[in-house]
Amino acid sequence: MAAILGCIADDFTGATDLAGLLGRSGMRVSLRIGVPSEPPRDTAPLEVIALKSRAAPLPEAIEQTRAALRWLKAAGAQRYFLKYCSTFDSTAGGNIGPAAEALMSDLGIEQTVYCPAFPENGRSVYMGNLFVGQQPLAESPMRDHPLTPMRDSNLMRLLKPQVQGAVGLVDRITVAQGEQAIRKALEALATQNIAHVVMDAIDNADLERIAGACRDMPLVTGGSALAMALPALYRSEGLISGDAAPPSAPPLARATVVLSGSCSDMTNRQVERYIRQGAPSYRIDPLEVAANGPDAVFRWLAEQELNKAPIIYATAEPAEVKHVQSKMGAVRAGALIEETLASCAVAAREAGARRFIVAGGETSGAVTQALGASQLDVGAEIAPGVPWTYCRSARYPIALALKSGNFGAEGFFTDAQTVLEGK
Ligand SMILES: Nc1ncnc2c1ncn2[C@@H]1O[C@H](COP(=O)(O)OP(=O)(O)O)[C@@H](O)[C@H]1O
Ligand SMILES: O=C(O)[C@@H](O)C(=O)COP(=O)(O)O
Repeated sequence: MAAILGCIADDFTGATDLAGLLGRSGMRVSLRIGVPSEPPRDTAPLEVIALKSRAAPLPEAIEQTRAALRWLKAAGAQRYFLKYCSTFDSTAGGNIGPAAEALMSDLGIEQTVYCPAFPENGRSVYMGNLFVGQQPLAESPMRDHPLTPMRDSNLMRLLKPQVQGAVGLVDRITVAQGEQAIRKALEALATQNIAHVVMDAIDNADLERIAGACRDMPLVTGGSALAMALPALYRSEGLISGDAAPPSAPPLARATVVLSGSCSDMTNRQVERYIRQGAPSYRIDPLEVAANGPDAVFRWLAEQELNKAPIIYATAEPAEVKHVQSKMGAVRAGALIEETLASCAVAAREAGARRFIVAGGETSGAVTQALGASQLDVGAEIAPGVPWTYCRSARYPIALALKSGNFGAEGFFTDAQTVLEGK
């Protein structure tokens, strides 16, 4: 079946989040890792391409985004969705606005919308300001993110320096009035040449109204919760029909490894809890690895019983991250840790691991690419926005849980194992 909705996600945890939420519709979702080198075949109505473009240098991010669009067009997609983080993560240069503008130019359109709200995970947008739970974004732990520290909560201010076109807002008062009011507001903004429109949303009903109003826009941008509302609209229009049986996990040995490169507040708590529960653990010290190489961690891993699901982590509190970054630079530290965890994943697979639980978007990108995955099936949801995924195309069948830094409960690493075992 030809693709209907073509989605481009700027990181891997974001892509599995999106694929999982789209999959709730019961329609078939296909998740590709990177832009496939082959022309489209065996396409699903809902296609997602996972990129590692969020923190990439701008020209590379744009190149990847455009290539993804070309592939999705060839797959038959009629509408497109650009997925970024529900906390609008972007570097100081910012890749979200330029990626959206590149897609708009390639699609020949003058306006798109931006809505990162993800109410189930506590992200809401009000008067253009993004909240994480009760805190404005810039007062939340996201202010200390190692690669994309978010120091402003206002989406219009964040977007403005990233784009050439003008930025506007459709606020909650209008959104609450329904689809027609939203459409009218967008038309009024279009007459003022407002190309980039931030949309307020505080709950899923708001997102459904926005999705309804924007259903004919060639390009919509936002978080996974906005995209979640689209399949039902396509079904009601007769663009998609039928249900897909949820893919089941391939038979997998129990051997598991947990790899954590996220330094988010929630991941810090999850790692601490997992270690307190008795999991075998190894802490990567980035300065030590920079000085002496990664052999010590590989030696430790080789001695582990993988049925005990050991954890290797670089996860650290903000003060420790700052200390490391002051010695070796944020980009170099991030890349070194991602490389080390990716090599650990490959070593663990060679030692028999078939289940990989990974915390962190950039980290997940590095690990998934190193494992050679090219397409993932989306399986059971462990927590909102975090499904298990199954890779049948790698050298061995494996299961991967790619956890966004901020998602999941404190017991996530054991929750993931319980869900996979169907307990
Ligand atoms: N101790 C540390 N010091 C400096 N950087 C770190 C440390 N631990 C992890 N990192 C880097 O921080 C970044 C975290 O990003 P990511 O994996 O996307 O996590 P999240 O999902 O929380 O955003 C990665 O590039 C990772 O390599
Ligand atoms: O929208 C979200 O919050 C997630 O899907 C996401 O993008 C995850 O990014 P990381 O927190 O960097 O893993």
